[in-house]
Amino acid sequence: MSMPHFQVMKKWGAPNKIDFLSLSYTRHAEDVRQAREFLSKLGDLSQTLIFAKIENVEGLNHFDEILEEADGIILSRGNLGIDLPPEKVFLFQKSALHKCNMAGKPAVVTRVVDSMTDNLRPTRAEATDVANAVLDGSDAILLGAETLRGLYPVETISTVGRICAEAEKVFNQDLYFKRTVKYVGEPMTHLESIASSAVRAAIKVKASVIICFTSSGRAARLIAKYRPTMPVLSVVIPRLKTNQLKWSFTGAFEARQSLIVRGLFPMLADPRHPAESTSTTNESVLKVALDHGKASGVIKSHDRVVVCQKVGDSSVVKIIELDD
Ligand SMILES: Nc1ncnc2c1ncn2[C@@H]1O[C@H](COP(=O)(O)OP(=O)(O)O)[C@@H](O)[C@H]1O
Ligand SMILES: C=C(OP(=O)(O)O)C(=O)O
Repeated sequence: MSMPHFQVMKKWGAPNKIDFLSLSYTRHAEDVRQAREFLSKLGDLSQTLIFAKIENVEGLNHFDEILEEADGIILSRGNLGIDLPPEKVFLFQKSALHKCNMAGKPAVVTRVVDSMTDNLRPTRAEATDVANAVLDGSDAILLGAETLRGLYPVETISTVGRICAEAEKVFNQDLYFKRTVKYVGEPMTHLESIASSAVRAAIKVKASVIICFTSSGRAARLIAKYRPTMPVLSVVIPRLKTNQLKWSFTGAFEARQSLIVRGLFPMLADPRHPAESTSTTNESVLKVALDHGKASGVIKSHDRVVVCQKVGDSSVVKIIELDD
């Protein structure tokens, strides 16, 4: 990191509590380690997630080690397309997205509808490409020129959003779930087993939503890793923390950062609820989450809902049927 980078991050990044750092031209894992060390010196930015941008063959060659170190990956297809022969790009995308999915780390794909910079409609190839990015497992799409200087930024977002939603409807969840369970192997960690069971239960009972209690965001991310067909409401429970000078609550970073994970919809719980998972606290937080789900239209009367939470020391998955 050069001095100007450090100054910008210190002056602008730290007070703005940036959620994500996109690390351009990541070539190997050491780049990510250096960036993390740099952020750790900037107060709140120790929580900033680092997304390694893979934009050349060197980054591609070290993909596995970079993925291990980074919090997420951006597949910078425009620049990669310069370094790679065109016939190699699709396979790189499929393989990289599969690896991100199995690691449970978000993957972002760039350069999808270039032609919408000047046109109201994407080409057929672009429209198909967006759908394929979703079917290949991407978590998010990053627009560039279309929204930076394009003539139709709003239409671009809604068109890409509609294509993504259609592709999500036909995503082969069943096959994906089986592959992921097989990849994780046995014995699973308790949490992985709880997360996969919650997704399986939600599909079997045709739940409209999965509600997951979490503080760090980890439990909700693990559920999303199994790509449930219904939305996951991630209820982030704030914890009180201190740096010896002042007290503050955790949660805001964790809630915002989960927005980049496919299928996760965060909600920050009232910090006045005690962070310990007693049954009274769980009940009152659950009521707020259900009301929130109803208000946003994802939960309707008589729906089934799967809830993932800790009661005392035990993690439980419960299925509830709503009366109204
Ligand atoms: N504050 C909380 N209240 C109730 N349940 C919780 C809370 N935080 C986490 N859980 C649940 O506890 C289990 C273990 O989660 P864990 O991964 O340890 O927490 P986190 O997601 O905060 O890292 C999961 O089932 C999760 O839904
Ligand atoms: C460089 C970028 O991506 P691409 O290489 O896909 O153009 C970008 O979006 O910043």
